[in-house]
Amino acid sequence: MPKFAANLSMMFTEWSFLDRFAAAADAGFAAVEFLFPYEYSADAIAAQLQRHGLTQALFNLPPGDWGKGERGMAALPSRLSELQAGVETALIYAEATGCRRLHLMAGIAPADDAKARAAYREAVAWTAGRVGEAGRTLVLEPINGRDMPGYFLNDFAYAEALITELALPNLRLQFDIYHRAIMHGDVTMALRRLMPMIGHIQIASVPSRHEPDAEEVNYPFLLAELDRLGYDGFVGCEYRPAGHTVDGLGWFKPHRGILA
Ligand SMILES: O=C(O)[C@@H](O)C(=O)CO
Ligand SMILES: [Mg+2]
Repeated sequence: MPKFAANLSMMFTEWSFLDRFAAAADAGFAAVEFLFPYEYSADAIAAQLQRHGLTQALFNLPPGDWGKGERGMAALPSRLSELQAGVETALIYAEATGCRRLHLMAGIAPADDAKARAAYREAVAWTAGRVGEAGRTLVLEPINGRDMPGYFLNDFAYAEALITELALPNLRLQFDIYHRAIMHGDVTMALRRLMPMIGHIQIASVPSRHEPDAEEVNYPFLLAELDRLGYDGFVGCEYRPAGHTVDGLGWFKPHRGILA
């Protein structure tokens, strides 16, 4: 049975951010993830995790100015020192929350630009090294260009090639099934082949990014496939509920209370 993490950036948004931890725990989740913790103190987040017995599965490194449309800095040649400072900030949060996985966003840059590719390679290698010193895993997530136009890491094959080439012990793939299905399809075969490099998985319906019990992807089959493949990491529920979050949790009932 997969270990599910409620994504608090998308789920339980009926509550204020710090109250979403209690709501997720009440709904039976043992783990959570979210995009960014940085508007809140590390101690405030750690306290919510502790109070509600939750494991922090994942969060993202600082992405630059999100409000101005930035989506990471790794492929932006002039932003390495800002990225490096952000990694130090993120590690403070990782330490406080006990989070083992950090996602490095690539940024908006042409995927075929040689300078962007060189910058990305350097930033990934540096960040994996620094995060590794702190005992953490770095994950890279290909994201589809309909949701995030112009995003640099828009291809699973490119992520796979880079992770293989760098061969760093703590560098892994964040396999978001929603993005994979939109970008390339062939989800099951990709999971089978890439499983040794997968560090985190996320789910949502395709194409609406709602609860994983409708539309085009057969999640009962895929979740069973994760068990068959021996996946023991987290499955992040990174979907926007179609209505009230709690009303849409019928799909989750058989999985309630699986310990993280
Ligand atoms: O899939 C996504 O959008 C997220 O996992 C993310 O980290 C960036 O938005
Ligand atoms: Mg995702």
